[in-house]
Amino acid sequence: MKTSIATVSISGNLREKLDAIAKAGFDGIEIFEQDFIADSGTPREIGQMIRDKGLEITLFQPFRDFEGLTGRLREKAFDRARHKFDVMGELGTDRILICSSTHPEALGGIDRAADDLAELGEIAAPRGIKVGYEALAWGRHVNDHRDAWEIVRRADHPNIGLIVDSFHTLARGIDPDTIRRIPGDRIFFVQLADAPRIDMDLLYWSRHFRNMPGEGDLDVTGFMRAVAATGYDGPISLEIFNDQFRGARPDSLARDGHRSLVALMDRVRRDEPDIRIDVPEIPDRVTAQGVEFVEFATRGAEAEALERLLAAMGFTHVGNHVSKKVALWQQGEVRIVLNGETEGFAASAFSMHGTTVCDIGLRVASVDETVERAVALGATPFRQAVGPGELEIPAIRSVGGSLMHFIDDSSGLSDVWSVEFRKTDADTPRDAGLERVDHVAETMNYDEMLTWSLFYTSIFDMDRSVMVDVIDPDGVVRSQAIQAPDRRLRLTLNGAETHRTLAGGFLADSFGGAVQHVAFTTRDIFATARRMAELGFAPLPMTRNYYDDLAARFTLEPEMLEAMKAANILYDEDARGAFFQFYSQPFAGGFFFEIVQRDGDYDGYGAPNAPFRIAAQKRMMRPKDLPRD
Ligand SMILES: O=C(O)c1ccc(O)c(O)c1
Ligand SMILES: [Mg+2]
Repeated sequence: MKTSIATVSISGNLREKLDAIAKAGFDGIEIFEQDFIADSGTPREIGQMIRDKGLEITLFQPFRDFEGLTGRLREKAFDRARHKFDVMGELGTDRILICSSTHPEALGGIDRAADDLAELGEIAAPRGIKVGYEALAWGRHVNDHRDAWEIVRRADHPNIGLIVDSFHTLARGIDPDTIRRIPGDRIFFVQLADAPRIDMDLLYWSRHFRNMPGEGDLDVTGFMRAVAATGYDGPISLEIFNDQFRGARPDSLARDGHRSLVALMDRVRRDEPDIRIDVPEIPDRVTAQGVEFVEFATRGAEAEALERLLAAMGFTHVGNHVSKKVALWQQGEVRIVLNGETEGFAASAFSMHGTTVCDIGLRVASVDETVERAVALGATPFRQAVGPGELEIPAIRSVGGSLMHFIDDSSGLSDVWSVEFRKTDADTPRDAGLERVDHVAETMNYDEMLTWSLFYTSIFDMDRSVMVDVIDPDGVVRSQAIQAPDRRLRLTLNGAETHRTLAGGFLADSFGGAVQHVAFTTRDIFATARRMAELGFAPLPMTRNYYDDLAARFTLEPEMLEAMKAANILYDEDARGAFFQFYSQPFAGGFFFEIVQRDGDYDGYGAPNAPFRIAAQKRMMRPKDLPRD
């Protein structure tokens, strides 16, 4: 399979776009006319520059308002086409896209359009040019790939074919399986784009909100399965118009694009086992079995504060690393690693961010397959010299630059705790009933949320929930939960748009995306809160108004409400179950812990409580911790 991407999908000038596209591993580009016109090179020089970067020009586009015209307008349209064909010859590409006309004077008529295209085919043929016709979802007369196909069929010319674009088909709700009836050799090009489901004018939606396959809500996989069934074997190309992307970093966009295509084609190959699809075999999406450890880079006074907090939460300092300044704290299945090394990865994370989660360990079935899939999807493997007696635990870099280690039972890696750590006997065991990590919450710039969620959902078997808006007194934070089907791994991604929000302030202080809180589960949140109070834990205080409102919103036993109020426990419920949560006070620039109890099948994160939690945290944070204007 040849991968391609339209230059319109990437930010920057043409040269920056090409560098990013080539580096991400694409085979070719659709050159957008605007990008070509804006460049100072001649068509011949631009074509050469593209080839010098190892890229092929898979398509020249768009050519607009061609079919259905009469008289002078029709002659002019043919003149324009001849001019474009000349430019294509110079650039060195043989394929052009004509999108269905939106011209106010286009007459319509399937045969009229077919005749126009057949005549153009005669001009294209001697030049070796293939013309693909695409139905824009808002085309004046043609806005459905089935009509575009009928026009191409009636044009009956070897140089005239069809172009299908997942956005136009899926946005109109057209069944993509109708593509299965089109012969693959009559499809000249395939464009892919996803988009979030928004009820909006089609043109506006398409020009501003498209995103990479897997980032939106359209059934791009179903579309591509249908295309594969036709036998089409030409380039698969991304064509993404997106306002946010226009201001993003070209490298990161191109990497996301390539990752989305590899993940999509892998899905299609698995879903259509009887169709020959020319893509490399890679391991399937990884089943994450839970969080094995959370590692903090921390030193000095901050390390001592974190140790006191962990002790007050019922964690026990159970082990020390055989050769490094690394301590293991444990409770239930939760392992917290405190890394105070002055060299290596944790040390650089600490100098950049201060106390921060620098590494997350995930339990998986097979470490080798996990790393193989992640690397095939463009993730960077991480290695650091291992000391004597240490295991080499495979890791990759996560989007924000932190590490993600993988541990499985089959390769002996899960023995790391007994192999690399010596038991301490100084610390007395404590226990407050914390069992597992419920979720890990990462904070990032809003503009990077899609990159993070694509990273996780393409490597792991995880799905996105609907995005929710969290109201901070100083702005909105968007929160996107992604979770494994059995919920053994849950992540929440919080996208901040301004540094004045709690999340945004944390982001500004930590220089890039990072874990802002970790939540642990308990089966009895009241007992846990009691035990933690005995151990000296100070919860985040909630207001009396909050509990008065809870009493009005839900039917709660007065004693339970009193108990929640006394322990600063927040509450939510939905048709599936109930949710209890309380928080630590923020420390180290805004990091905090959360304790949760899920009853029944409650599957959320207490989003209705978030504004009150944030307001309380902001009240707690000393002025020096508050984000500066
Ligand atoms: O928005 C447009 O005009 C436009 C142009 C060319 C395309 O291939 C397309 O899908 C949309
Ligand atoms: Mg298109």
